[in-house]
Amino acid sequence: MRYLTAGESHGKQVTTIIEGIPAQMPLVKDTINESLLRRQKGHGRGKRMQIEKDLVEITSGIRHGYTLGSPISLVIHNDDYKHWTDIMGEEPIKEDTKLRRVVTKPRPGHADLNGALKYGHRDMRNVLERSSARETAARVAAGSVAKNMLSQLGIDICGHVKEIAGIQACVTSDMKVKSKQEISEASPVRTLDKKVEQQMMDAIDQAKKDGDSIGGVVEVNVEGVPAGVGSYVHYDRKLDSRIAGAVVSINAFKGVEFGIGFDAARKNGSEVHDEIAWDAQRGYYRKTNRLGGFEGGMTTGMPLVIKGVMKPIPTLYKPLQSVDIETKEPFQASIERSDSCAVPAAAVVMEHVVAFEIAKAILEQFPHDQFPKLKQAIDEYREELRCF
Ligand SMILES: Cc1cc2nc3c(=O)[nH]c(=O)nc-3n(C[C@H](O)[C@H](O)[C@H](O)COP(=O)(O)O)c2cc1C
Ligand SMILES: C=C(O[C@@H]1CC(C(=O)O)=C[C@@H](OP(=O)(O)O)[C@H]1O)C(=O)O
Repeated sequence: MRYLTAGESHGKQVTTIIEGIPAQMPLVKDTINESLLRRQKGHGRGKRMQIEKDLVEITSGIRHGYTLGSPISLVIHNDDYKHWTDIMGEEPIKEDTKLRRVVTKPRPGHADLNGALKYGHRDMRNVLERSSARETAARVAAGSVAKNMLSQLGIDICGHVKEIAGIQACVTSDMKVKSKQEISEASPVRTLDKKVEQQMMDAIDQAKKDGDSIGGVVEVNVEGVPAGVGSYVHYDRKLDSRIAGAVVSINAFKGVEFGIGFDAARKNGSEVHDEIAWDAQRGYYRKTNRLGGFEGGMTTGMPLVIKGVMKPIPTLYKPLQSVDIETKEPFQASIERSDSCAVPAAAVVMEHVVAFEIAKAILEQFPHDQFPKLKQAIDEYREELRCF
């Protein structure tokens, strides 16, 4: 199972093609749209999210609400494209337009300068269009298909905000409560304490007022993955390492932790490792879950607890100093628009990229072309584990 994405931020659309999803799996468009709309929410987003209403168009691989086993292609149209047709069109553009809109001022923290140096682009729009996190809409669409598969296999996954600008979330995990506030709306399954949520929103507003940006920490929890998914036998089959790669591949993510994560460095082994227990109902289980559900590159059967850290958004209204690649002069340009904080949206993105990695590992372990057979194989495996 794999996927690719294509598309520029202000181009016509972003697209994803997913290959390897078994046939006969129920899948409806609304499931994907729900994921896409969640990704658009959250306090701190800029004007672009008011322009876009991300809805998926399924262009292959699904018929009458079921997967066909053929590649699934999903398209999300960029509503903003209508404002960029002269700049983003495939036809050569008039010289005067070109001169007016060429981007020569790289932003520290974004891909602009390194991308220009690597690909030889003197117009850094050719870099920023693809390096933009607009691409995460396509990744969420792909992840939503994976999430849909996992949910039908009894595996639930949910991302939520842990921390914004140093303010820690106290998360209540009442599955029924749905907050009306703007950060937890992106993570409806886990609800933030209202007071803390307000503090986070105030911090975002303050950063915006100061022309600055802020980052944070998000967490993804996965429940229902049986023990032994992934493998210890080769570096590239270790599930925790694959998840780490996928998380850090999200725009602006700089680190990942499993369970207590970096705190493990400051504790004794007896305070870190999870003791093994057994009962007839559950089979083997752990009394604690400090390692976040992974040992030896494999799942332990405990909930997976994965954190990702997002740096502050690099495009600043109060910009940092940089150098114009044409004049070589230093500049401090003002910008047109940007998010000041995208941590809530990033929690949704992380949830979906993690879902894809887990679904992929499950399909490698239980390779079935027909979804009902996959479901049966997982049920049998769970029973095997219980009786082990
Ligand atoms: C959901 C989301 C929204 C983002 N919005 C912006 C934005 O409005 N402006 C910006 O400069 N960067 C934004 N970023 C971050 C940049 O895309 C990212 O910093 C850039 O691609 C450079 O990659 P790196 O930070 O991973 O090195 C966003 C990231 C995410 C996940
Ligand atoms: C478009 C999305 O995020 C964009 C990610 C982004 C960046 O530089 O990463 C810059 C902004 O785009 P624009 O320059 O058009 O305002 C964000 O809005 C999205 O999340 O769908």
